[in-house]
Amino acid sequence: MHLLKIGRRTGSTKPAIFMDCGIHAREWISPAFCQWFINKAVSTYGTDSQMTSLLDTMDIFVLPVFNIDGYEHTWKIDRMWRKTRSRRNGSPCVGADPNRNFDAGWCTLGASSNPCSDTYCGASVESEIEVRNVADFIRKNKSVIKAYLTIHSYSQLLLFPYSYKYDLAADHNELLQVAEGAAETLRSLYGTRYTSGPGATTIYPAAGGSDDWAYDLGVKYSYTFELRDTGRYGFLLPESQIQPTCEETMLAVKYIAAHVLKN
Ligand SMILES: O=C(CO)C[C@@H](Cc1ccccc1)C(=O)O
Ligand SMILES: [Zn+2]
Repeated sequence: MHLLKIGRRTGSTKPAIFMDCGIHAREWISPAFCQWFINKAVSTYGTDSQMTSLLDTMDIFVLPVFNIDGYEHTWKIDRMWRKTRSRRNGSPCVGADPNRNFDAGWCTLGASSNPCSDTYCGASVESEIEVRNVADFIRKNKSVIKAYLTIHSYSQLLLFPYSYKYDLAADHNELLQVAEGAAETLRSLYGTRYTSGPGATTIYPAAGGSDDWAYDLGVKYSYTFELRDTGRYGFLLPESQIQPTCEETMLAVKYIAAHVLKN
């Protein structure tokens, strides 16, 4: 698993944030953000006071491209591919939706058991090797991982649990308050408007999502970002919007990190 840890030496017990990008292959602005984030973090450590204190007090695990095989497929074959590229003998279609393959209400609402569906939940929980590896890593490090951020596009949403059920999360009020604060600081840069809320009612009900799974594991600050835009370009966001999208999203990530550190 191509995971990068930004922060001090190995074995540190500092509180950590786990951030992944590119779980869905066609959402190209997502890996762009993670790669931009890594460069920004390592290049402004020591000069930007916020970033310096953030990295002095927390570790950040970044997985720039969760679904590598799917991402490559969108570059070479099918720009609109979403799923993994796993093959199962006997199955007529390829891949499963990694964001339906986590052990969180698996394969119930908003997921399909049809291997040819774009929301196919997979043959079993964590059947996709990419999902199994991320879940194993977070389980192994759950004592230090205080926040889980998973980056998608598009729609300009800041989602949090639950998506697999309509019940509010135990920490709903705090998660909403932090999301709204993050969205407000994001908007302060270029005026980009985000909507915050639980996945089930803010976008649609969907079981097997990574954020719900992390939350139920005990990672309290678990958020799904849906980056720009709201549909004009969709997954084909123009290159000119990569930089501003990354800059505004950084503000939201820093806001959440600061809250995590205080709590
Ligand atoms: O890909 C999406 C577009 O990025 C929306 C996400 C919405 C979602 C977010 C969290 C948990 C379950 C679903 C999805 O369908 O998996
Ligand atoms: Zn997505």
